Amino acid sequence: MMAQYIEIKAANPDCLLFYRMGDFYELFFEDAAEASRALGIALTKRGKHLGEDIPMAGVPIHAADDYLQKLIALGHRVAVCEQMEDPAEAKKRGAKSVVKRDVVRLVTPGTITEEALLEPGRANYLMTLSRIGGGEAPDYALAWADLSTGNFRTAAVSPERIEAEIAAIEPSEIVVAENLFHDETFAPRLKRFGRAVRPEPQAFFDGSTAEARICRFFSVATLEGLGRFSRAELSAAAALIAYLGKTQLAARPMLERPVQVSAGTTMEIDPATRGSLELTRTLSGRRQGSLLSTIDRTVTGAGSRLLTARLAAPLTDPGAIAERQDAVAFLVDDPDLRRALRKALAGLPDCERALSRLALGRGGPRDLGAVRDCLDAALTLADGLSTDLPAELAAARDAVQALPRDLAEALAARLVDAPPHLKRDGGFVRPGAIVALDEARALGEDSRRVIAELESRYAAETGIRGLRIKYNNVLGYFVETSEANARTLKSGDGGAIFVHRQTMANAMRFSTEELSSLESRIAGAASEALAIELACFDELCVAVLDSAEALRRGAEALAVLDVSAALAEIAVEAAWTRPHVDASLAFAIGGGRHPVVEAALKAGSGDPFVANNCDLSPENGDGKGAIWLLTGPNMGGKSTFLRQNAIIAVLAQIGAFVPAGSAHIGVVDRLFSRVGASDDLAEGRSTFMVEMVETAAILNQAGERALVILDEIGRGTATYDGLSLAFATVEHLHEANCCRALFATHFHEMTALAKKLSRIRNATMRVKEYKGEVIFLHEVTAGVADRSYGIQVARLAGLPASVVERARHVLAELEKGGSQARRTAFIDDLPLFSAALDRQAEEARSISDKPPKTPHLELAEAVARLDPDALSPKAALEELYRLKALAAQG
Ligand SMILES: Nc1ncnc2c1ncn2[C@@H]1O[C@H](COP(=O)(O)OP(=O)(O)OP(=O)(O)O)[C@@H](O)[C@H]1O
Repeated sequence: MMAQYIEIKAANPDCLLFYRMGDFYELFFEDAAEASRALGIALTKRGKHLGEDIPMAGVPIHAADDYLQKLIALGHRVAVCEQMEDPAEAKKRGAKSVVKRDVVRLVTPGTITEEALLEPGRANYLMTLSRIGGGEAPDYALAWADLSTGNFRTAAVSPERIEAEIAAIEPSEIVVAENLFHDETFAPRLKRFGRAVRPEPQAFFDGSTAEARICRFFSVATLEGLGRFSRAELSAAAALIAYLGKTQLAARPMLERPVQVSAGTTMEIDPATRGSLELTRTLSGRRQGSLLSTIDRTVTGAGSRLLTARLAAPLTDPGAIAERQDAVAFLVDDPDLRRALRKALAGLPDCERALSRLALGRGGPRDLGAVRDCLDAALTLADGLSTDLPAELAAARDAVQALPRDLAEALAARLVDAPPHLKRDGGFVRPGAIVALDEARALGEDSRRVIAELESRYAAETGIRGLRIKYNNVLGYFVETSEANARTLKSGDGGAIFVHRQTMANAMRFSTEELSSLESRIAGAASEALAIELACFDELCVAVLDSAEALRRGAEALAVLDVSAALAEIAVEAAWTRPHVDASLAFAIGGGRHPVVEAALKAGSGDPFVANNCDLSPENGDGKGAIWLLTGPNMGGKSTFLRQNAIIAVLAQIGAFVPAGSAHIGVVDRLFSRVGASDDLAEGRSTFMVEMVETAAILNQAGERALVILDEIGRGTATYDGLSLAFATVEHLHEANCCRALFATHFHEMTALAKKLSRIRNATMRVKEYKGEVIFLHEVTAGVADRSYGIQVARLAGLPASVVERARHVLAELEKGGSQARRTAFIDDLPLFSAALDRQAEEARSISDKPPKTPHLELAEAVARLDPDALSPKAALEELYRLKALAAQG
């Protein structure tokens, strides 16, 4: 057996080998140690190899899915090796012969289909990346498929957008050709995807055989009807099919024919932007707290997956966007229909995934039940949908109405209400559905009644009241009596009827001819019933798979209905409005809100979210979009404002309503957001380096249709370097990119740009000062902030009072201004920290000793401190009020 194990393991060196032995999958050697560490299961030993103990660990069959899930989540791949014959067969070949075994499937992150291994609301994509043509300008393409639903897509991708496209799709596994994997210049670009990337033989990607392989898989003569695929796309699609062949072996996954995703139809969002806007995951990688999790009101797994996909790829065609908006608007206006839809869809099983499992031969009765329940619900729904619907809903209704009603009837007639997970034990065919099955079941039932009668008869005939008929796996049915009574059974006629089988401590067991024939009748009836059920299962599977195309379309239509109703639901619940999206360069948001911050405030402090306007539209309707320079205190709400406008653009272009009072958006083709600092230690890049790399990407790529959000560019370096970079960046955005942009900064010097550049406007976050405290109003108004209130915010954050006091002192000195040399001299002059503390304490004491200053003196000092040239009109007015207040004290 070990020889067999070693041979199979050698053929699958990069997988943990689940080696089937009876009711367990066993792992040996290194695999056992690895699994024991990863799963926390006991490490034992079995036999010896080359004189050493063989480490072993095992997982029971019935719990294998859970263990697989953990291993896959940890990035392992598992080869499942099954027994290919009954052990009894092997025994016939000789006592020492080994049961035939073979690997039936490789379980990898991108190819799982089991319910227990999948997240309901998340698509599970397997992706291939191909490169065709060497030299200066090779072509790249991606193909990706969700084996659990059958979705299959391809896209040509420009070299600089590879990471962005991969990140948008979030595949669980990315297969690339070995040479690309080991390519020194290319490989570092895949590093960020970590263990998800896997090299496979070059032959998988062979361009010359690609088309033929795809045609063979889909049993078509040519791909012409499917689209004009590039050679790179064909290579990627063929490689995906080859990899499925390698991992699924004999099973044939149900993939839809590849659909080409063309460039330019969706808003381009690079990975950094996706991350900083926390569209589907927070910066820490969790789903909870992301935009998706906050707005997702879908009630089915397929609906949630569709919403995720839409959020990952907002549209750029105003017509297509309007079509989706029409569907949402219709359901906003018809609350009864919305509620009815959501109620009908809620709790429906995942039909797409059940279908895929059935196609792979891994389905069970419960999957048939899932198809039945979806069919029932869908058909009832379709009948209730009026004829007068907007296009998207009408298309969904038509797809649902085209579902096979006869299949629905067949499934309803045959299956029990709650079918079991496995077909192995039967019990899933409805009584009354098949006459032969009813008869077999009746025979089984009847025989059990006959046994009960026989027991009474034997007891009466022999006069042994304690006589019992029992059953076990070894003897089958037998008669049991106490040892004392056994003598009666053996005597007289009894001797001929009751044949002794076994002597126990206090009992003796006998068989009879009548009992044996009854037993074989029962066993026969049970196996006949099971055979009938299994045949019925196969028949229903065939019927389901014959209608697979219609079923898949129906399931997709249900997902569309779910998403439309969900977006209508959140629109009503959170008071969102329908944005006007067109081909202009407008960006006018009235009373916009950040949905996630708003929800968090509501759930937490209960404070209301302050809505804000944002208008980046060209001044006279045609020219280019504007840039807002946003200044304001720390914690004033700048980042929130920046993000909320980007999020509103995304929501508008997925066809949703938006969290605003009004919105007019000229389609955004590229969205860039650089908000918040992060470093990429794994890539060896500092925070500042990451910031500059991302800014470079924006300045090199943004066109006039782009929307750019930049937060505090240049803060990660020396003040003057940072300020200069920020200056030059804004100028470039204004002059070269000509895009709509929001730029938040603490460099107040930059606000002077508004005088110089025509499309720059200054905006600021309002704050109020009250008794030395700063109060954030979170309100955006035109104008310039006078200060950053950094020290006040630091005090609120709990910095030690001595540090805050010291900072105040340094700030006051620095603000006196002067040349760089003077400032440096001042810093040199500053007393050491402890000395400063002593001095402050000293001053405090001497102040308390001294008579208080007269108000006149204070007033004179305050006036002397004023620097009229450095004051904005607003600040000057505030100073005036302060002086008046001082004077009033006198
Ligand atoms: N419009 C708003 N209405 C109500 N609360 C808000 C609003 N905007 C922001 N806040 C609150 O203020 C907090 C700070 O906001 P934000 O992070 O946007 O400030 P910031 O100006 O970017 O700060 P910093 O300059 O320190 O990065 C948020 O977490 C939120 O609780």
